[in-house]
Amino acid sequence: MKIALLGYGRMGKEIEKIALERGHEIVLRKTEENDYSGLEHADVAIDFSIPTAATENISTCFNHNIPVVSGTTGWLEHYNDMTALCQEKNGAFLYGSNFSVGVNLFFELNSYLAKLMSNIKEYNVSMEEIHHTQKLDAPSGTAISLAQGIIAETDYKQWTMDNANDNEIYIDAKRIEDVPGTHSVFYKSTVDEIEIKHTAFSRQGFALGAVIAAEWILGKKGIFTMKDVLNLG
Ligand SMILES: NC(=O)C1=CN([C@@H]2O[C@H](COP(=O)(O)OP(=O)(O)OC[C@H]3O[C@@H](n4cnc5c(N)ncnc54)[C@H](OP(=O)(O)O)[C@@H]3O)[C@@H](O)[C@H]2O)C=CC1
Ligand SMILES: O=C(O)C1=N[C@H](C(=O)O)C[C@H](O)C1
Repeated sequence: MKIALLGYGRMGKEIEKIALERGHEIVLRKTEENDYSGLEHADVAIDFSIPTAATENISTCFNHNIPVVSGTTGWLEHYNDMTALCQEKNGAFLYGSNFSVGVNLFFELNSYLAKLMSNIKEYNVSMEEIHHTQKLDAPSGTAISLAQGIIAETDYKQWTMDNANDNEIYIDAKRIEDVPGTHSVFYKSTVDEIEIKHTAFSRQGFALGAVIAAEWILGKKGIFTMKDVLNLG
């Protein structure tokens, strides 16, 4: 498979390593410095760039009829525009706030726990995410997905990074040198606390998941998530 890497930073380089090991070829390494030359040879594009570049990268792929897997976070206010364009162009698109298998299982666990908690009013939910200091967005895309999972199952209406009122989920975003990504969800009552936590040890799991998603999307049309790739129902 010929892959265009849209973004060639920490994640782009990790994805390249795994893609080459799995017998794929890289036909474009897009950064801020170069153009899209090479994209025309790609079977699939993998976008791990920056929040302000994601929509241009994704729409350029749709306009070239190339399926795109995007892991860039911090651009979700344009998600509906991108899915509309994908449909208009009869393209293929998969966005994932987190491509690791472990976090996608954690998403399921989070939804299940939220459902259990939905009628038990003694507990107050909050979240913590910790990432390296180079991260541009806060809260993390994964934290937003976790909050959305809780909102779907409970009376909580939105998330906030400020003081939370009764229908808001507080997210504490911490930045600590070299942390690849740690997410915790807390349910606290006056007598106890339940905590679920996922800790990434490196970027390897994110990168492998992205390459697997790119292999999976080849030949498909439509809008997908990692739930489809991993058959999580
Ligand atoms: N979904 C997931 O599983 C994961 C998502 N992420 C997300 O992926 C994104 C990338 O993370 P990371 O690799 O750590 O970030 P880096 O800062 O290391 O890399 C970003 C890359 O994007 C490039 N870039 C800048 N402008 C453009 C442009 N116009 N077109 C294409 N590329 C451009 C940068 O180029 P230059 O070097 O020239 O500046 C750089 O190569 C982030 O949004 C992060 O949150 C990260 C890990 C996992
Ligand atoms: O920027 C990162 O590094 C990460 N970003 C993603 C996010 O915003 O959730 C996924 C992972 O936690 C690493």
